[in-house]
Amino acid sequence: MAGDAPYGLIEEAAIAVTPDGILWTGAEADIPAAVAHYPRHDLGGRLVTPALIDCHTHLVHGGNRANEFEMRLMGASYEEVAKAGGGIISTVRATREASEEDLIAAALPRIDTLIAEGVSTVEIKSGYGLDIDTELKMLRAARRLAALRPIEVHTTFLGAHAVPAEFKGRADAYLDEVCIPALKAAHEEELVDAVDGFSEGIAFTPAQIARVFDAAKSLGLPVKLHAEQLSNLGGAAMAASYGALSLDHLEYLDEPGVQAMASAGSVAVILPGAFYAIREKQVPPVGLFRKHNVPMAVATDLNPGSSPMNSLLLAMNMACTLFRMTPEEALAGTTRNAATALGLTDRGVIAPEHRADFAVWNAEHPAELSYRFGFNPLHQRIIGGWIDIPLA
Ligand SMILES: O=C(O)CC[C@@H]1NC(=O)NC1=O
Ligand SMILES: [Fe+3]
Repeated sequence: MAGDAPYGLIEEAAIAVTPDGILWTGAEADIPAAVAHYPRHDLGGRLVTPALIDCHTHLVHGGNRANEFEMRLMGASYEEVAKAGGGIISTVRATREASEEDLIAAALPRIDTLIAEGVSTVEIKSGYGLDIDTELKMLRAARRLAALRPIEVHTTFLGAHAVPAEFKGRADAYLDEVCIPALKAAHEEELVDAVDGFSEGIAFTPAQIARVFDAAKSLGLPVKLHAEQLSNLGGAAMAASYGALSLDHLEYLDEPGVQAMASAGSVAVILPGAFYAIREKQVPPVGLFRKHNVPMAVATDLNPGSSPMNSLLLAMNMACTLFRMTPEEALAGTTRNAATALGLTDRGVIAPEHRADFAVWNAEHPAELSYRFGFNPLHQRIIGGWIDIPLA
């Protein structure tokens, strides 16, 4: 896929790769003489796309929140769940109690599930430690996953995810005494690729997040933000003023916020799993993103509370069915736009001078990747030009 047709689809295509990446792509009939002698691997006429990229996950975490799922379905309110010690704080407790090895062991099946769907790059956030040691422990675990599996991990510091119980009512003190020092320590240990926050009434104000972003800026780190998920506090516009790589969720974003994103070149990361799981009614402004040419990415938001969803293919289907994105937009959302949301320019498209990371599908048309749900049509991944040998 790399032409001018819808999806950039090229029929009867060929891709020439070297250890440095993609050298050439086009119709097999047009293979240049310079690469005609290359050894060939016949993919049987299957559909080939860029390997998928999940640009927003919290897949490293301790414990699970199935009990809350059950409590809510037995009629408990969010407040009653929170009073019973539920919510993010419940995961914080389990994550603090888990060792780094425990976190890795619990994350491996989750990352294997993404790999099995053709994912070759995944973003993983901290944010369930909310103390310096545990935030660093989460990021170390995330980094080590890349050494244990054939996948690239991009880490995001999310210390501004929630105010921990010991700082209840003292958000600014938490930012000054824990969050910002943790960011600096994590950066010192080279554990951080980007910095995120949760701008919401139940979390931090845009002004508070801006203090974390000022620290990120002083360290030369890019930013992104969970914004306008449950209300409009102006978080997206604030983050856009920092040149945010992406703004994520965005159900309650208005047109001025979309325009601010367009001016900043920020990507809108669409997270249908959380919308579905919390039974939100307000859909993100997909029409405004189109109108103002704001690129849209699609991700799982894999987390134990608001989006315990481990399938990027299902996220693509939900983005179409729930938010009316087209299958072409959904596939761009898990390839080239997901790469842009992570600040990556070397992947996400099948084009010369890009990584030779591909997903080969038992499918005849790209729309099949969003059309089905609960079915995985992946035939194999090709990573760095090499056939990916399944681990299991
Ligand atoms: O419920 C959780 O554990 C995470 C909630 C999650 N975090 C965030 O910033 N938005 C969310 O939906
Ligand atoms: Fe999230």
